[in-house]
Amino acid sequence: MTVVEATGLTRRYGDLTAVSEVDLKIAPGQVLALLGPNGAGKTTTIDMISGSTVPDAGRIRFDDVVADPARLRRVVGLCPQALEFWPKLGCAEQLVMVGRLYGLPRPAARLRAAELLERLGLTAKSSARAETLSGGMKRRLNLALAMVNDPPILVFDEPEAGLDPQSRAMVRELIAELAQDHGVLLTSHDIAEVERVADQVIIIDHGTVLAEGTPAELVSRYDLGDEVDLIGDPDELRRGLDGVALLEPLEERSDGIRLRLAHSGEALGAILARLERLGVPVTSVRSRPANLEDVFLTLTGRSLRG
Ligand SMILES: Nc1ncnc2c1ncn2[C@@H]1O[C@H](COP(=O)(O)OP(=O)(O)OP(=O)(O)O)[C@@H](O)[C@H]1O
Repeated sequence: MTVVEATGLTRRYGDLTAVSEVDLKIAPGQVLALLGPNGAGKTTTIDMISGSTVPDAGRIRFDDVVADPARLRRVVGLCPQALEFWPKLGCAEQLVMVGRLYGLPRPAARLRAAELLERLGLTAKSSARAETLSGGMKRRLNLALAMVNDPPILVFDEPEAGLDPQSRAMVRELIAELAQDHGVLLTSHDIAEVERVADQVIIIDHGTVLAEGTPAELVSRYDLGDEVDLIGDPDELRRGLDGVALLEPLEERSDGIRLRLAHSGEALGAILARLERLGVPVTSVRSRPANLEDVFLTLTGRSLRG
């Protein structure tokens, strides 16, 4: 099994511990997502896993054998957040060059370059210099460069950042396809997307793992109840709910109030009955079960969206 397993990963920058005692495992057929606010330590973790940063403590094994950064750079393909390519070189030209660096004979490197360009919708740009590509195409070239030697593990640092919808769809499809027989580690600011694609999620902040599990496990573990919008006059609703025990303080909105309720069905019924008794009109009710974003917000106190 081509598995990467890290234990106790730690990295310090001067007095700052950017990553502290992180354990993780990336196995073929799985997407592991690293979620965290800005500065949480995601990129530092990814850089250690892919052999571009050396940990101060901890161990990374590949196939049960301790792997040094040089070994990791061969078996883990990193697609970094920042665009990294040769702006003056043609797309195919640089993919062939990287293939040659990995030891592929020229015909095989050419074939691989053509295959990757096709897969990423860049065939028409094969001979175009990288600097002449659109932003979305540059990102896709970045992805292709990470995949030249077909490493068993692929790491994508915010692969969708700054992409237009068409490129985003292409990247999503590519990652889903790759995840069938590769191990994939990714970071993203789109929690809804992570909830959709990730098999495992690690929530990290201040360099420390706060929680880990499948998206469904995390959502059920924290038992955050349902988010309920009562539409009506916010002042009257607030008065009507005065003294009722809720999971969170009420959030006043222009068209009503938002609250969080455990065991929504029963609790909501009781609240609506109370409001009716008090003569507080409720125009409509919208209810949404807790999701991964709610868990993230609860654990980190921060939203990932701007
Ligand atoms: N080369 C470096 N020198 C000093 N401090 C660094 C260096 N790289 C990262 N840091 C610090 O380490 C911490 C973790 O940074 P990191 O880039 O890993 O976070 P991140 O979760 O990837 O953030 P973002 O979502 O903003 O990319 C931050 O406080 C950052 O300022």
